[in-house]
Amino acid sequence: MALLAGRTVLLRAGVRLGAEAATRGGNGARRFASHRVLVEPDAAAGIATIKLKNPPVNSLSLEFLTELIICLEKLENDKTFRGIILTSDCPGIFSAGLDLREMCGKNPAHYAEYWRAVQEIWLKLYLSNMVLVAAINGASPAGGCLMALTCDYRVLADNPRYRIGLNETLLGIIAPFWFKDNLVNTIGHRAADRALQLGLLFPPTEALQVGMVDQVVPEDQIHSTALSVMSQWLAIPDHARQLTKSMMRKATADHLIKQREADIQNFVSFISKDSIQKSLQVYLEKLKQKKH
Ligand SMILES: CCCCC/C=C\C/C=C\CCC/C=C/C(=O)SCCNC(=O)CCNC(=O)[C@H](O)C(C)(C)COP(=O)(O)OP(=O)(O)OC[C@H]1O[C@@H](n2cnc3c(N)ncnc32)[C@H](O)[C@@H]1OP(=O)(O)O
Repeated sequence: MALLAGRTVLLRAGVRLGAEAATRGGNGARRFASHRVLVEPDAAAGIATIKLKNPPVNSLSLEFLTELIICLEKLENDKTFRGIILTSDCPGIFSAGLDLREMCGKNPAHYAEYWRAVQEIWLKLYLSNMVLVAAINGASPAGGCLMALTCDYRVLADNPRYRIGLNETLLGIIAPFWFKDNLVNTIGHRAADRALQLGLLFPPTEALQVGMVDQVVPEDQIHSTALSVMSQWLAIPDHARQLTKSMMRKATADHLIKQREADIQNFVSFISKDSIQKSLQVYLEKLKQKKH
């Protein structure tokens, strides 16, 4: 059933899918992988585990986003799968969020193309018909947090270094309205107001308290917990769960869908400002110097 899916992917022509491969796994399910997105299917259970693999920090570059979008489309259209576990293959990092290099020193056409891909991944994840469980096994700032927020359930590994939140203001930038909407829907208006203004990154105990995640478990139990949560969600008849999900999320998604082009223009003019470029460059430089 495709109640929510079926929108067109608008992406740059000619983006390579790298070494994409489709083979049959031991249980007969198709196993497909690209350079940076590993998919481990369990056809019998109807679950695919997506492992993000864009080292060192799973930053969401245009190519990585494109591979992820294509992968999600394939899974959405494959009736074998009813649920996705979203996790990382990079030790200690779920995702560092949007790739700062895509937003620095490029031209307006590039910024527009990049932002369209960011919108698309959010819409694909947020409106998926499948059950999405995030198994957050690492740090998850900004765009990394946003991906987790699109999921139906979030399990975070219990490690104080694995902080999660929308920290955009710390970079001198602003979380767009649809990031904000997704956060408000998750933790409520007051907590989101404070978290967004201060750019808070919550360690696990606080993330659980504020409702940013649903469960915190020891790191070695993250996958088994995600599987057990998934089986609970998959016990609900698909049509009832999907219609309910649509009812809960449609207005938030429509808010962006209705003004997608204007949102792209806003992003391009905001990110092109000299002062914003300067802030991002300083932030990137600080990240690089941290090691030395
Ligand atoms: C009213 C008008 C409104 C208009 C509004 C319109 C639009 C809104 C405008 C903009 C919205 C933009 C929304 C942005 C969302 C984002 O996601 S921005 C990205 C935010 N991410 C971060 O702040 C995370 C930064 N990274 C870290 O904190 C750490 O790297 C870490 C993830 C905790 C991992 O730490 P560690 O393991 O120690 O690794 P390193 O720090 O050493 O990093 C390794 C290398 O990776 C590079 N890197 C890290 N993060 C990024 C990134 N996000 N993008 C690109 N590259 C990244 C880092 O520089 C290191 O590189 P080198 O090895 O030194 O080359």
